Amino acid sequence: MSNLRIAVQKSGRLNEDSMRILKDIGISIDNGKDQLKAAARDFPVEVFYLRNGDIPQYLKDGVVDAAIIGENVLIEKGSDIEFVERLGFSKCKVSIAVPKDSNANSLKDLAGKRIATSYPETVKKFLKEQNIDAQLHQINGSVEIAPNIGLADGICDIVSSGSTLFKNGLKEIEVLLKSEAVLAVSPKISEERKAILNKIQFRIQSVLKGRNSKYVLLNAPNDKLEDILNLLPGMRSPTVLPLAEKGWSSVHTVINKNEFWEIIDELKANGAEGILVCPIEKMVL
Ligand SMILES: Nc1ncnc2c1ncn2[C@@H]1O[C@H](COP(=O)(O)OP(=O)(O)OP(=O)(O)O)[C@@H](O)[C@H]1O
Ligand SMILES: O=P(O)(O)OC[C@H]1O[C@H](OP(=O)(O)OP(=O)(O)O)[C@H](O)[C@@H]1O
Ligand SMILES: [Mg+2]
Repeated sequence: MSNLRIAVQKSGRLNEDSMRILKDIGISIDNGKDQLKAAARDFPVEVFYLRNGDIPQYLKDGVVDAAIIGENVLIEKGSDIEFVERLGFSKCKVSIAVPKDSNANSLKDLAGKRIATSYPETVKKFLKEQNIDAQLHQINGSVEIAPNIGLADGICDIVSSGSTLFKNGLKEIEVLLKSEAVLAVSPKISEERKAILNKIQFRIQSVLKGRNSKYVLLNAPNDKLEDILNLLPGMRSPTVLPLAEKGWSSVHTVINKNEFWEIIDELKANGAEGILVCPIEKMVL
């Protein structure tokens, strides 16, 4: 049986979370970082450590079958490459920014002006869509400095917290796209390897659902049980078990991790006690 060849970023912002998700789905790799590729111990997978920016070409050529990559890089260099799963990390925007005191308020206002970027194809696509003519300067890093050294009137780059823009005296005027890490697939993947990828995708989905959920246990007085159950959305419906102490029940359920803080006060106000919130490793629905 052949191995699925999956690319991850060798070093950089995606590396750690990519390796963690592989580990969480049971794919452990020995001694990864110093090697260009490494076979997994317990699954028919080989991991290739590559530059994020080089991965779209490897996918196109079928040198790797799948990859964990920033969606923004696929849009820039591999618009024909599909992805099968959003992975929930490395969330960022690709935005247009200009000096704080500039009058420009949108990409349109940069017509006839100079834009510095590491994402020329992305900017070209948006310029074309909006029928704008502007001059592009491709630079590979420290894009935010370009307006300050007189190289450009505006930039297009990745924005996350916005602190790099702030430090360089720039303001965001238009968000071109939002991005996160995705599981991308080579158009040349074989049927046999696609079957391995499907298994990986299923495992990833179980891990991501688990990450987004919490297991909640609490004690409820029986006379308030109905009100408490109404506050709890469950996978199917909450489990209710009698406690040794008469008149009390133990309630178990799974809720979205963001929902918990919204209902905690109401749970307490309705008499819930001994509330435990536990992480879920994997969740299969
Ligand atoms: N500040 C950020 N916050 C969140 N995600 C980001 C941020 N900067 C970049 N990313 C995401 O992480 C990806 C990798 O970024 P990183 O800076 O590590 O690599 P790179 O220099 O673009 O790529 P390469 O591996 O080719 O050197 C980006 O393509 C983007 O999807
Ligand atoms: O909005 P922020 O939270 O400040 O993040 C945005 C910055 O992060 C990325 O750079 P990175 O730190 O990866 O450095 P690099 O340019 O060397 O890749 C990106 O290129 C921006 O410069
Ligand atoms: Mg970077």
